[in-house]
Amino acid sequence: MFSFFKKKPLPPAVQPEVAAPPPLPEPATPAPEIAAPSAEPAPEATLDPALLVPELAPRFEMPAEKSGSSPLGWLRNAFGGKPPAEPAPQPDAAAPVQPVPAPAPIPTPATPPAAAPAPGPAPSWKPAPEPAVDFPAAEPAVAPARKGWLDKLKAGLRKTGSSIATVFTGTQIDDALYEELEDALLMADTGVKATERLLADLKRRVKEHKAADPAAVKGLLADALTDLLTPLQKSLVIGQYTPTVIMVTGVNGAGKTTSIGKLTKHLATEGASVLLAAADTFRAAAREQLGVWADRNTVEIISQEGGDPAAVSFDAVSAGKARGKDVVLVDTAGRLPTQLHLMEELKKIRRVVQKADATAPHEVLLVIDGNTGQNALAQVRAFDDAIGLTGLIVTKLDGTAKGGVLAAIAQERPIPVYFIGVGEKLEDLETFNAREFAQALLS
Ligand SMILES: Nc1nc2c(ncn2[C@@H]2O[C@H](COP(=O)(O)OP(=O)(O)OP(=O)(O)O)[C@@H](O)[C@H]2O)c(=O)[nH]1
Repeated sequence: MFSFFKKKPLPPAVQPEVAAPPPLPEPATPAPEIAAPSAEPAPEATLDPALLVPELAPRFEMPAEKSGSSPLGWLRNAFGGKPPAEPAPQPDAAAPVQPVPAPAPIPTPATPPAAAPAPGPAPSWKPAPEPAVDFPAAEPAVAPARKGWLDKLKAGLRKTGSSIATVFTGTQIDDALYEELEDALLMADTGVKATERLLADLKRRVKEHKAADPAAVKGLLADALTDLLTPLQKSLVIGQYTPTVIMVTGVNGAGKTTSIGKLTKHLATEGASVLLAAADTFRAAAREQLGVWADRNTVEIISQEGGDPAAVSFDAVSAGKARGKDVVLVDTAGRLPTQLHLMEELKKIRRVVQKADATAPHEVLLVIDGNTGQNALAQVRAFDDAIGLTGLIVTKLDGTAKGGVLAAIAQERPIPVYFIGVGEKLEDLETFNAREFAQALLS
């Protein structure tokens, strides 16, 4: 049901000279357990075209050969184009890991024809100019599933939005209105700089449009907020690398494992083969929690009791490469940015993952709890400075009065927000859209 995929055309099949990874120096730990999925393979998922909303769907880069008559055909094919009777790939003999047993037949939807990714630095969060293909316009205006999500988003943001919305219940556009609005934005944890910017932008728009009543000003605020938030709106790219290695970080309890579980489900539903790495080797409950998501989604998981999280990550990426997985999701232990030794550990995981795949990690995501407001912004800064973030997942926006923090992030550190969460259920994680968010906040 997700519409976040953004497939890049695969690079020409030029085999890059990626040297076999050198032996991993650090960990001398026992081989991680590699659990094959326990359930029967799920039938191939089909996408409901009604769930994609043209105006909200990301712009796709669509390989010409996949742009068939169905707007979704290319997406389904993207993970389904492998010859069906291909033998299970053997583990990469050159990889300096414990031999990975040949996987049991798993519901691995096929990957695109094996084209090797171009070597190079991990992509940065700064949006690269990309040729876009407009989504065909013959879709319903607002699909029911997205409508349901919008209602949920509105309900979730009510606490943040209600104090802002009450500013516009009067009849006058005067200094008192702007002062009240300033207070409301600051209370919503929008931060001083973003608040100042929004107010200046709003006053300019009011003048320009000769707005005469507060209701019109509210509409113009939604426009100003949309503009401010737009740099955060970006699609997660899956398919440019095989596997796409995604490292997930954050403070304790931010919602990392839950978000990984939801994401796994959505990826699996879209036909991507996923491998999970339980790189939180300290907390047994964290491994178990991830294991439950792996079982539920019939995907493989690599985990290890105790030992080195970097070793687990290395093994997972090596296995992901050997098995032709589409995505490897690395779940790391929660940590505070002030715990310097744990931040060093994250850097090490990153380095070691790069040894397994010179182009990885392709995404380094920070999960932040929207309830923590300005503290979330501090986390973004600290994790970005330490490990270089490429994207964010903002959870728990349901019931928070601090949803304005996204504006603060857009102002101070505009790292793409790939997903936002407004609840604990599977369907409560969705792609971020600037206009939707601004409208939900001010509805
Ligand atoms: N209300 C709400 N709860 C959420 C959301 N996302 C996650 N949670 C809940 O937050 C709690 C913590 O989630 P986890 O996924 O365990 O967090 P974590 O970051 O992996 O935690 P550690 O492994 O301890 O660092 C769980 O009870 C989740 O159900 C959300 O969007 N809204």
